[in-house]
Amino acid sequence: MRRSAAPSQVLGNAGKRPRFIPPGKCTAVCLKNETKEMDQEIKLKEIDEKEGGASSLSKINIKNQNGNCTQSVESTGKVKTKACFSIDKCSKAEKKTLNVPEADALYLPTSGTAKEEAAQEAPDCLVKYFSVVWCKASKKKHKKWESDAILITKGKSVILKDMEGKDIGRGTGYKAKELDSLDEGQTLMVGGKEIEVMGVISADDFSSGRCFQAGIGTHDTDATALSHTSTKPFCKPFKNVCQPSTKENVLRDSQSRKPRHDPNATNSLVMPRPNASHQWMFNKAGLPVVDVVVDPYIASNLRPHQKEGIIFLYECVMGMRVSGRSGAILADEMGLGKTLQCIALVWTLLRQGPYGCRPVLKRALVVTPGSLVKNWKKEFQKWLGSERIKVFTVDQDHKVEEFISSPLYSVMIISYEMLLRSSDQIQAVEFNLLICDEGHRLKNSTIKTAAALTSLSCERRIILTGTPIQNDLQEFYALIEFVNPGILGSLSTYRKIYEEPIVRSREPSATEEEKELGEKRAAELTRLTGLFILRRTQEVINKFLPPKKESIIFCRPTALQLELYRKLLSSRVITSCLQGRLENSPHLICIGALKKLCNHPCLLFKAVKEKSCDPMSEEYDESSLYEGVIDVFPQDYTSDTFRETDSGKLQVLVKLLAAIHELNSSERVVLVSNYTQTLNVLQDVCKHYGYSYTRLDGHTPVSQRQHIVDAFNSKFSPAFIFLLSSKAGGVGLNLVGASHLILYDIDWNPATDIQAMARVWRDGQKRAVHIYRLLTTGSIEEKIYQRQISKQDLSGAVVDLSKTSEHTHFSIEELKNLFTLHEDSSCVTHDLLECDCMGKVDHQNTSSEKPPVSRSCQLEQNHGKPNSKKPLSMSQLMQWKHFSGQHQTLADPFLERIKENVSFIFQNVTNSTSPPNKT
Ligand SMILES: Nc1ncnc2c1ncn2[C@@H]1O[C@H](COP(=O)(O)OP(=O)(O)OP(=O)(O)O)[C@@H](O)[C@H]1O
Ligand SMILES: [Mg+2]
Repeated sequence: MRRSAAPSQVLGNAGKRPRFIPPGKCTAVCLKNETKEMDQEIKLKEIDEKEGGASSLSKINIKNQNGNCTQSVESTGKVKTKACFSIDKCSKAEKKTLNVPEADALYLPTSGTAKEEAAQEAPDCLVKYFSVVWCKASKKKHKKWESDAILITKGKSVILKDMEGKDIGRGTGYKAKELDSLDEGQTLMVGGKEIEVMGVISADDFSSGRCFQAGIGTHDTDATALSHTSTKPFCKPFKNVCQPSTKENVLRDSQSRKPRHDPNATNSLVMPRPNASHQWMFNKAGLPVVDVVVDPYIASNLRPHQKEGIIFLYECVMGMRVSGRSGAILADEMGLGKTLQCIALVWTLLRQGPYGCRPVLKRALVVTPGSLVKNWKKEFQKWLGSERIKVFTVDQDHKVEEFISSPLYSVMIISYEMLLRSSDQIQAVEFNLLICDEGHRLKNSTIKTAAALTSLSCERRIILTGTPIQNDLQEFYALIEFVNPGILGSLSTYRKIYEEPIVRSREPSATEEEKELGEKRAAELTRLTGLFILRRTQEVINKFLPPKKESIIFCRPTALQLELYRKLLSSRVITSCLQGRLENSPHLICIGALKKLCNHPCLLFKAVKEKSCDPMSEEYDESSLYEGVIDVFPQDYTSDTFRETDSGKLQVLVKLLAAIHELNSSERVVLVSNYTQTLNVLQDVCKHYGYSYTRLDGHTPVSQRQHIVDAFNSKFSPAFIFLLSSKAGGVGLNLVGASHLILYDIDWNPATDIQAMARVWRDGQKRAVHIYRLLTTGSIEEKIYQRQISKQDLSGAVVDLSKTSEHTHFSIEELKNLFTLHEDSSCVTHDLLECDCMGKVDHQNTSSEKPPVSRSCQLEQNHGKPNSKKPLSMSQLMQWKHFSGQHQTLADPFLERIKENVSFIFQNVTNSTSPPNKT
């Protein structure tokens, strides 16, 4: 039989790929011997044609290695009654005959895809797994195996799954004993398919899904071992971009035996040498292996985690971590210097390589959000100086053609938007490395940008993202697929093997078996992708940063706000929402109105006016929500001449700004909102009080953004306040010129808020940082905050399944909670913690920077160091210092000035010991 067509056979040495070797069985030879011995023991049995029944049923033959038929039975699904009968018999028989130690037995889980399988057999039948190859049954002498598959045997039944996890055949009525002794080399008929067993798969390999992975990571756990085991058909072998043909190159060749920089110098950063298999594959010319040493000019500035990151990126793009794959995801938390790590990598590979020191790259492409194009250029200059490298940024006046025609540039930086527009020209350039900054935007593989990038022939791909890869296993797949195409198999394979069991296992109704399977699959997915994903948390850099004091400030709503709030809650729309009438999502309009009201009643007033001025409006829900609302406003109310005393949060803000301005006039403030209209109000406040300000929102032309940021960060900047729209400017911006940041409103997605907060507490910050989050006490804002923090911790996991950004679907219970105003509480969030301190305990006597020690509410003392970039959990929040606004004295001079309008405060200090000026 020809074996060449099944992928497992393609590499030659049929059936001896490592993934088919069961644990404990050392080599293919020993497998064969064992099989032979077993063959002699197998008692051949003739088919009982009559008992088997009808000729219309497909036969299932178990043959030994020589092709002798050992058994023949019917395939399932065709005669159901027969199948059921067999199952009954089997379960009884197996109970009697199988005496398997508990630890070795794995039962088919009832979860997701495997549900039906389990239903077919009694639960205590032993399950075994085999890797097989199959082809359609035929009498031809020279058959060709069509594909690999996985065979699952249980009692007297078998299931055949393709490598995507789909069922492609089933059979029942086999002799349990013979299925039990099934081993390599034996053939079997399953539903019209002939299969040959290639090896036994461990229960663990099946439940983790590892056995479905073609080519990688099935038995080896370390990256180096992986690089020996597999090849990737679609990946071209690496080639050095500079060939030594010219005289100049010959001269260079004589020098090429030496590393470019001294690997033995103190603090030198030397890349790992390629192993033998890498050399065999990529050093066909037999050039000397030379140490690749990062230019000391840049290396001297690197933090320890950045050095590790550069080695990681180097190994990934050089195909040293996963053989034949050259993609990586650097998912370090915000502000850890992903840009610098990439710059160091690019600069190293543009000048060096492990074989004869020949450069690995000729051209690199950086794709980034428009607002960061100039920042990238600046960072290149910052770390390499302008004489070492010339980088080209594409904009209206500098087209891709210029880059192509100029020999000066080796790095091109382009925005995602511009990339789409210049897609054709870019296709024509050969880039050897592609870096996608803020690459989580590629999670939707159907968007044009992703398609344009995927179509680039460049195989070395790096995604940078500071936002955890969120929520969705499919989005995760898209990112993985982008950097290392095909590594997780097809989308349908991935869904069957990973997504479905993992998602199922997290549903409340999941059985223990489903949970176990889901956990194993998730662990395997993390293991596989962990080879080329690196995520470090803020902790690694904390020690280099100044202290950060974070305060959550609960601001009492004003009388006008309360009255309007009650009015909205009593509207017909909200009542009908609470009765479950949610067609056209009226609840979202209600939520929007309440959020506006929390920011300032004038924003609600504006919305009401606009609706009533528009008689053509068909938005029935919105108009009816506003019915009678206008009567609550004072008669002379206008939205243009708003008063700060109408909004609890605005009152607090105004006092806070005054305190900062007065107490430390050299300090500056970033003031963040999610809404342009709110920013307008805040801007008016700045004007009113004569505070100089600058502003960046969605309307700011991309070309001006970096300039605005630079001007603000400059120590000569006159601006006191930076008004920032978190949606527009959240990602990537460095606003270290400010040391205070105020989040005026809250977003459903904690990542948006975290992004915004990370703008000031990052490398380069010299002063102690103060972060203030303003929430209206008892209102929907508190509910949103609670939702943020009660969601599963994003942890270090690659994928966060907590669906934190999901805020369009609510249960009636959730809506009831959202649409409740708690007028009597000074902090509903604190009430929920069931802490008995009543906010009365005065913490001012305890060390001002440490959580108090002997509090009845300190459930998990000393666990209260939340990772700064992750949403807090409720229990972590308990560890924060918390007190009501009624305290006689607050240790914080800024908070002291605002306490009049504040009902409660949570406060936490990170890095309290680091001196502010430490960098
Ligand atoms: N080793 C270092 N020493 C001093 N400053 C550094 C160092 N590394 C990075 N920085 C500075 O820290 C700031 C943040 O770096 P960068 O913008 O690369 O972070 P990031 O990881 O890309 O974060 P984000 O996810 O927010 O984009 C930059 O101003 C950068 O110049
Ligand atoms: Mg960045």
